[in-house]
Amino acid sequence: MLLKIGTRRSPLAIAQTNYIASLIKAKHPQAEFSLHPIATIADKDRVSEFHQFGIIGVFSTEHEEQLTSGEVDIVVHSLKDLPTTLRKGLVLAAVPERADARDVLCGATLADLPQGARVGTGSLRRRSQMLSLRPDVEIVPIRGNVGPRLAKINGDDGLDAVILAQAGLQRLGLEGATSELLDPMLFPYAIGQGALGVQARDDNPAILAMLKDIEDPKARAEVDCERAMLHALGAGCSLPVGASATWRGDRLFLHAQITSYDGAKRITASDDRAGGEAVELGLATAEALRLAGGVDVLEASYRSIGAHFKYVGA
Ligand SMILES: NCc1[nH]cc(CCC(=O)O)c1CC(=O)O
Repeated sequence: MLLKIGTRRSPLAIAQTNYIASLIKAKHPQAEFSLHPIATIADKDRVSEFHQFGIIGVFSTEHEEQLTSGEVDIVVHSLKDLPTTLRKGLVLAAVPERADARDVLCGATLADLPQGARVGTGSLRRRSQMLSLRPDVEIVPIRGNVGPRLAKINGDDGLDAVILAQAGLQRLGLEGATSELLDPMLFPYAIGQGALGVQARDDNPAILAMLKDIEDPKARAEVDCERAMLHALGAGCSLPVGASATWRGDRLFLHAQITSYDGAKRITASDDRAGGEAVELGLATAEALRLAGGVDVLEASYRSIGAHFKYVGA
């Protein structure tokens, strides 16, 4: 069978797509692949900060159109870039084994960042969480592919460090750049970070069965839990919500944090459930965050950047 795969053109996207093709090939040696690279909104506009796009799905909208029209059969996403609501007729068909989901600091460790250091990130969550740990640092907004972001350390912008995802560095063979892996209890990562997701149409049972063969049920439960929480908060990946679902024996443990724009306020919640109750755990934790004032912090955070986010219920 020939599988047409949609992908972005960045080195990370191509590495991820080739990796998924190799997983499928290992289970289905007769499978053949053709790659269909496209540019997403985020690729065409390299200037705006993510929250300025004002919409959810800057990395995924064109891919979903490719899938629906039949131009491609599957799309490989960094799961953290895939909105929690999928276009009608499309499903998250497989989540393979998750890589290291943690955020990392490159260029310096938290402890040896100088007073007033310049730290690069384009993510509202990373910005707020870094300020909550080190209120003295200056956050410098940066965007672009992983390689160019790393090159900004000690470059023209005078950055002392940048915050990135360990998974992305590993997939590019750049994990040597990591100075410190950040503890998810203090610096919870983006919903779905470190996991890949394969999206497909819901009307092709042969392809869906093939994709199920590369799923890792434990990774699937982790991301179902984190995504259920984000969905219940009505929030996208550009909001300052961090979470970490991990296994403790056969129970799933979720720790989540909403952080104010200046880092001064942190709303946290932790809970656990039996392994089969991933979605319930996510929903219960979202409710705990809401009751603790998390939604007010989210709305205030969005007002700080002049963007709009209003909680409308789950
Ligand atoms: N938003 C960009 C993005 N999307 C996925 C990854 C790599 C990490 C992953 O696969 O979760 C990155 C880079 C980064 O955040 O450092």
